[in-house]
Amino acid sequence: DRGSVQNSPKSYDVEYLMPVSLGTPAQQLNLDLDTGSSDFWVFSTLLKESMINGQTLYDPNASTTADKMEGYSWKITYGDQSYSSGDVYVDTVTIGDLTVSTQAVEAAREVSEEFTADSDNDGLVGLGFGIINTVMPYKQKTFFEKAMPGLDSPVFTADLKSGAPGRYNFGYIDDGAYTGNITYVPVNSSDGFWSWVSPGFQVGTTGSFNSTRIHGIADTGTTLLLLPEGVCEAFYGRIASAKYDASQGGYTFECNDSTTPDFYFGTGNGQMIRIPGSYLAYSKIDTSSLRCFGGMQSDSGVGFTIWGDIALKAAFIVFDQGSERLGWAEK
Ligand SMILES: O[C@H]1CN[C@@H](c2nc(-c3ccc(C(F)(F)F)cc3)no2)C1
Repeated sequence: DRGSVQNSPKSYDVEYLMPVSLGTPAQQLNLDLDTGSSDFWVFSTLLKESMINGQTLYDPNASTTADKMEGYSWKITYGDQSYSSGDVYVDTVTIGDLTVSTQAVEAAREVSEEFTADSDNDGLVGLGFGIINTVMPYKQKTFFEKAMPGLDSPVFTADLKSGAPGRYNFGYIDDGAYTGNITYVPVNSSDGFWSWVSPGFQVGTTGSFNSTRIHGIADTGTTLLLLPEGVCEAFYGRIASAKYDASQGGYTFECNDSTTPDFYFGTGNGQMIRIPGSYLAYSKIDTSSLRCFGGMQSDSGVGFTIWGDIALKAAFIVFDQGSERLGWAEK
């Protein structure tokens, strides 16, 4: 079995949403695929009105295939301290022609103000590893873990694009979606994340390769690229107008600064993925400004590197849960 679904970026590629069908008859919601968490949760009719702001709601009572998991609950907090919580139902879920008939669907009773404000986002599909699922008293499997046994191959792939729709595929690798070879690197899933080690980085085409092991996670749900302080300093040190601006909470530079280099990160076997300098001018710090907030920021608040969308949209990535490895390719 296999599946394929288009993902669409919101403005500034802040997050990528995909259509998902839940229940019988099908209820279609737009969900955020997040490889950095492992809960499948949705805005639902259980929410208080004050927490809803245009989102599409999953109504388990309108689904003939929904069964409430009595006595089960969930509560999750994300890196930005946003959170959600609620009850759990089993129901059928289809993503891009791939159906899981008994998916644990976490129906929200409460969401934090950040989720209420994000009116396009109807919930998250966590495709990390199930050991960090928050459902109590017994954690539940992710959509991919439920689908995996029936798939042609135990992999899903992410093809995110800059300012354009991309695609998530389940159960197969589309050899037309990338160029060159796929370089596989081992994953340590013990923390529930797609954790891997990059051998180093290079700033610009002329810079030398800096061999320094960078431990981090591949996280489709994080917008930016969060790297060790020293790497940020090496990159921004090459941009004439760049500075760390405490009032903005990060590095900023003039959006059109022609000294902005590309950024390369090593994956393995000598392969490097090139992030165009243009991706690193993330967004204007305010409409009248000529300065941009950097797409690369320090990971000092996190404790490990997060390869978020700024990096992922420069590559074709294979999340190989069958062999616990990540595959990286240029495109
Ligand atoms: O926790 C880590 C796991 N992956 C990262 C992630 N963060 C979110 C998120 C999405 C939407 C919102 C909100 F709508 F603005 F509230 C907040 C956070 N989704 O994945 C961070």
